[in-house]
Amino acid sequence: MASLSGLCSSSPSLKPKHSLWKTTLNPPLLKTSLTYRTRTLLTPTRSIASDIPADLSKTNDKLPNKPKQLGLEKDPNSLWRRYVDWLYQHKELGLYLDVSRIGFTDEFVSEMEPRFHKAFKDMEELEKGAIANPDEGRMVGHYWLRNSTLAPKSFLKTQIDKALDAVCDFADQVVSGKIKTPDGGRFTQILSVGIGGSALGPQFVAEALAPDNPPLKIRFIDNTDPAGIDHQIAQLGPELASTLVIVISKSGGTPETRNGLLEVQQAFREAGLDFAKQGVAITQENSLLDNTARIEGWLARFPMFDWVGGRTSEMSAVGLLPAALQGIDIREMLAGAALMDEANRTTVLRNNPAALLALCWYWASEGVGSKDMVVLPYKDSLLLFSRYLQQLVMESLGKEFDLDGNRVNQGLTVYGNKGSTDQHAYIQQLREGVHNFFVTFIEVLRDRPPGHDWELEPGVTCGDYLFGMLQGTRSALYAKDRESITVTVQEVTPRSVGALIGLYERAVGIYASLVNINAYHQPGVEAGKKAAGEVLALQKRVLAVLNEASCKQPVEPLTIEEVADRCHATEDIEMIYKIIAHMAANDRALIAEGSCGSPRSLKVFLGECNVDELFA
Ligand SMILES: O=P(O)(O)OC[C@H]1O[C@H](O)[C@H](O)[C@@H](O)[C@@H]1O
Repeated sequence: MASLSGLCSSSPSLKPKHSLWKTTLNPPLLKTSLTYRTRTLLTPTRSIASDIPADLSKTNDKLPNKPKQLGLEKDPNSLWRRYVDWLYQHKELGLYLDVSRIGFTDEFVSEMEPRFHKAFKDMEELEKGAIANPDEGRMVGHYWLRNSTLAPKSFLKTQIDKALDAVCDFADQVVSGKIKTPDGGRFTQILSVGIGGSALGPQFVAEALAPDNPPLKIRFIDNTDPAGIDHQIAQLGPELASTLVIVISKSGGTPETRNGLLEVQQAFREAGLDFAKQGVAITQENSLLDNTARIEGWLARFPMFDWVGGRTSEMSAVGLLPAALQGIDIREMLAGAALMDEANRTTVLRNNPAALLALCWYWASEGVGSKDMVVLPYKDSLLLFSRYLQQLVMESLGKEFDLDGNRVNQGLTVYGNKGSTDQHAYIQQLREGVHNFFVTFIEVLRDRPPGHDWELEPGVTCGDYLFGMLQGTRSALYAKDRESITVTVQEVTPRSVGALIGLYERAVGIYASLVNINAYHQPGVEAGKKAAGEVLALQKRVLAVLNEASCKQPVEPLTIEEVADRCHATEDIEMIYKIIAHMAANDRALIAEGSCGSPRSLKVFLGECNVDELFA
């Protein structure tokens, strides 16, 4: 494996290096002419009127009418022509996109042209620094991360370049041993503490690209589950002393991440370790986390920018630092994304892979999310791609209102794990059950590194089975009019992973324009955070009421009704019961009478009286 310095060579250019694949790329099967002929291969008709929820009716007239789909083209010769006509190839990346098994018609494509024209314009303005996130008054700049010359201001370019160099330099020093653990050894582990976009990208990339023996092995705390946190710390054991803890939070205030940090710091105290000497923060400048890390003198701090959303932050320090510490070539990741970005700047729909994806999504889900997107990578290392896409797609597209204030309840549901494994779980329903999905296959042509392959039986390798399962499933689904897209890469490398990330980031952005929504905010998540805060506030009141009753002589066990009454929250009685049941299950409230199964029978008190609390 190249030394890390090679991975983060100081050359600022992201100019793609000569690709080894150029000579071996394009096996005959995939060599195709790129000429397209427009002809109507299909005569499907498909009505969307019946599928659209009533409250969409007022915006319905803005959606192009799609012909009712009578059944997809099944003639092999016609299908082959469609396959060849619509096959997209990115030569440099060795990436292909097959949209032939999505039944859109030429008429539909023509009808959509004006929307795509607007979408391409929107994307051009976005990259020039427009306020593409109007609800939060922010620019949207994740594309600048892999080509800082695009940044609309020189100071932004400087910020991006400096952050990237800092990531490379720090990772180089840690991996080479120049930056040592407090006891003078090498760091061997990474414990990443973060959630949502501050975890899903790093988790996807680690699963996809981490070498078998990385310089530092990564594990994640991505939730506020105490047992899950204990498990990760227990697995570290004595290696906690050589663990770099990277705390990632753009806002710097996400409760789950803050709790993870406090729990880890407690573990460090119990182990007699100085957390600050092993702590790294990745957050916005002057956030609570940034100020904490600065004041406590943590080992390092890296910036997140307000114009990079959590779900599109993999190409920022959020994703690049963990990846570099694992020995992953982050320059190649950036190069792959940059090449894909460049390809997606064409306004010729058929030559724009992200636009082709958006076209398929719109056709398949009727522009209203009427069908789910099942993501099926036929490669173990891409297992977490669907989880990553769940946030990228659903947090971007799942919106109540469009940009004109119409209630649209938009979205596109994503699920899936990997093939062929999932064939033994739910493909039965996909083929014969409710037809509420379309599939995206992710095909990886290289089965295993050269020189490692062998035949399980004459002429057949293990990888042939995987290939056959993918193709067989695609055919079997299509035979039942189940549509699918296939994205093909040569192998799973930093460059192809970077390209996949860039492809879907752009497809989401283009699709959002097609359906006229803001893809870059997440108001719904704030509502959940607020509600969680209200539960905790109620819990504090319940504890205070129970404490007062428990400090009496004799102790006064209370019923749920009495607790609700004394909290002046009788309308929250069910939540109060749940809070008490949770406390009882954790030995923090004692049941004097009754049982949790009969809420009205319950009488509870606290095991001990906290006199200080009485007068708090
Ligand atoms: O990185 P943070 O500020 O901690 O946010 C972590 C996550 O929080 C929320 O769930 C947002 O909706 C996500 O977009 C974000 O990735």
